[in-house]
Amino acid sequence: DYVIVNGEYIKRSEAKVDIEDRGYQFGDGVYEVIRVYNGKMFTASEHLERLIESGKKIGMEIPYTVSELKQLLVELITKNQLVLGTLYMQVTRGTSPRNHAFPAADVRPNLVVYSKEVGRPIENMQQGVKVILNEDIRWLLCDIKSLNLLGNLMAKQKAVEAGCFEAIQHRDGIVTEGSLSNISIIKDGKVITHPADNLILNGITRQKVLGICRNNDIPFAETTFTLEDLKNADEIFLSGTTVEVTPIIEIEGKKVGAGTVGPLTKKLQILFEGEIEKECGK
Ligand SMILES: Cc1ncc(COP(=O)(O)O)c(CN[C@@H]2CONC2=O)c1O
Repeated sequence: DYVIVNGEYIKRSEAKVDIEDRGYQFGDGVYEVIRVYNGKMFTASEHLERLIESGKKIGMEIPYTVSELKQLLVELITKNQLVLGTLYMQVTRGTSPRNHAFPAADVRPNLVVYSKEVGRPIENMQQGVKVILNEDIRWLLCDIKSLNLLGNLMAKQKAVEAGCFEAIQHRDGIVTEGSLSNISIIKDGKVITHPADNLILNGITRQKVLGICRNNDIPFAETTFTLEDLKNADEIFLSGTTVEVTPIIEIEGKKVGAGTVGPLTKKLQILFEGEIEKECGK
């Protein structure tokens, strides 16, 4: 397989990162995961715009336009003959002698992109998943999709050690998001999810689901909800590039509703699949 390193296509075995790459040393960079269905990227523009936005938020100018990045990614999909999978891409602040302060302006950010064959999370979407609760101890710029993922990793690890799929994070009793997904509850037919502020990542899938609600007269609100609301929800689901729309059927050992996938979540899954087919074909 090929990978992209700074605009060049090289074999995976030849891809090297300098020991003083700031992404390697400090997690000083931003990233995106883009889904590929039927050999075509899904919501590529939204992801690439967010990548550039994340760069700006950490004071890093990414030296590519959205269309230049898109061309690079399309070429990589072709070279690797990727049909169903993901593209992982990250941009770090570049290679420079270790220093907390940012490097000189002439140090160019480093871009790496590689593809992976990844099936769809069919079983999780059909059966639903179990989750734990976990205090959200992350910093207050969670809207930036940065490489600084230790808080997310430790939350996910805690879930896995508890035999669960995800950790639902909460801050002062307010539910924020998962370790790599957003979360929504459904109560009396209404979809409720945390506002897109500095306490969550404004997920592309979250935005897609809200668009589906808007276009299908499904009531929704971008408002905070509490751990109490979570426990009393009729249905709950995760959303994310790799999780799509994944129902939660159990929280800390307690069933959600009847402990099965709810009807409105099922409807959202079908409508979401329609969006995928619209953009990527069957
Ligand atoms: C903390 C966090 N919240 C929400 C999301 C969902 O956002 P999208 O709908 O834009 O994917 C992600 C995606 N995490 C990426 C997607 O898959 N793996 C990741 O690390 C995430 O890491």
